[in-house]
Amino acid sequence: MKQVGFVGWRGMVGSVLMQRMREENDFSLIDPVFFSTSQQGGRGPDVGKDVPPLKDAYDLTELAAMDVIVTCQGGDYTGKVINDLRKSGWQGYWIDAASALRMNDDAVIILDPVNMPVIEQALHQGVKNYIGGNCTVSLMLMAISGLIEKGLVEWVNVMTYQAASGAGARNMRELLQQMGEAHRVAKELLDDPASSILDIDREVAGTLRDTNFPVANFGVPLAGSLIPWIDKAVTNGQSREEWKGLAETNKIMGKKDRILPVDGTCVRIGAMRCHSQALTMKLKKNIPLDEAEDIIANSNEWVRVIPNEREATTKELTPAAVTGTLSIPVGRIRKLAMGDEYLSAFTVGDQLLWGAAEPLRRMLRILVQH
Ligand SMILES: NC(=O)C1=CN([C@@H]2O[C@H](COP(=O)(O)OP(=O)(O)OC[C@H]3O[C@@H](n4cnc5c(N)ncnc54)[C@H](OP(=O)(O)O)[C@@H]3O)[C@@H](O)[C@H]2O)C=CC1
Ligand SMILES: N[C@@H](CC(=O)OP(=O)(O)O)C(=O)O
Repeated sequence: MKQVGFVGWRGMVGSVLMQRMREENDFSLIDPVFFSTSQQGGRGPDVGKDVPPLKDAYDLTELAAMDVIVTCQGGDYTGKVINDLRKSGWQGYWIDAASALRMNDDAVIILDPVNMPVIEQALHQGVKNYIGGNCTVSLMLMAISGLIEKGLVEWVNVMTYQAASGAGARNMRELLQQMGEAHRVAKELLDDPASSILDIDREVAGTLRDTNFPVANFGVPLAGSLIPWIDKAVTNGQSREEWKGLAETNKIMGKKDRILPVDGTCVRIGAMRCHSQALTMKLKKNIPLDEAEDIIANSNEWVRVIPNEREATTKELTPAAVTGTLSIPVGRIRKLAMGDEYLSAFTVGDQLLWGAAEPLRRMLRILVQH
């Protein structure tokens, strides 16, 4: 059995990975060894079999004993160990949730329901670094890669509605604190059916702008508001999250010559862990709507086309409906007023599952069965 080292397993992404691996009985296929940057000697997670005490995640000798290392610890950790580990002669497989190595030539971005041929070719060529994609990009491709693969898409404009979880566990907590605070200041008025809604609104707006409102992580209110900027600025007015749309999509799809333009505006909203995206696709030719729906529906086994009707859309195409599941609903599919070649769609996906942990889990399976 392959010795598999896990780093970052007790963080938010890592915990989702552990949960999914237990559900799929993956631990029965490997010899797991758990590492920590802070709790060496402590107990590892319950995975249904005995595991050694936690090892030091910075101990290169211990790391080098692994056939595969799976890390959800973050890019800083990757940066600190990967070069020295490789320099020491370690030839094992590195599976990583962080973005640090994603665009390197010696790394593949993994999303096997979409790019299994790219992964297979990389394995054949001896590539050792397999990196999970940006959550927004992975979720978009789970939804519409069928249309891209068939060469039908000229460009994609994507407007995102990204959950607090993408910013980390502390941000999820802060969102709830903000919601609680907004409710607290309005509670007395809310409890009085005769109170004026404008008075309620004034109280809420007042607390959102109050210097004591809890914004230590987001920097500004998210509850009752939104934040139309995610991550650092890059050149030409894009945020880094927006830049990843084109860069990672094309790398995942293995497109080297004819680049598919993907661009839009990434926005943080007050959802917990599901990212939603409104997509405008310029098609290369006018295909009937039902043909587009069929292609989307047949892209992979997790996609579900939601009829473009109010009842189905409001029940099934929301973060509340999708959270904690692997389902990728795609709905609001219709031609836009700009012309028959302009296709619109809306999709929702759990950014901790398909957006983070699940591609890693499946890559480990691929390696174990390789
Ligand atoms: N959040 C997201 O949506 C996504 C994140 N990623 C990547 O994954 C990385 C990790 O993200 P995320 O899981 O959100 O990070 P977390 O902050 O939840 O966990 C990271 C590490 O913090 C340490 N830690 C310290 N205190 C605690 C605690 N109380 N509970 C749990 N862990 C604790 C753990 O390391 P130790 O045991 O060594 O102390 C843990 O592995 C990111 O940096 C990013 O690169 C990728 C895709 C999406
Ligand atoms: N940036 C994403 C989350 C994330 O971790 O992305 P990446 O894996 O590309 O760093 C978000 O905020 O929703």
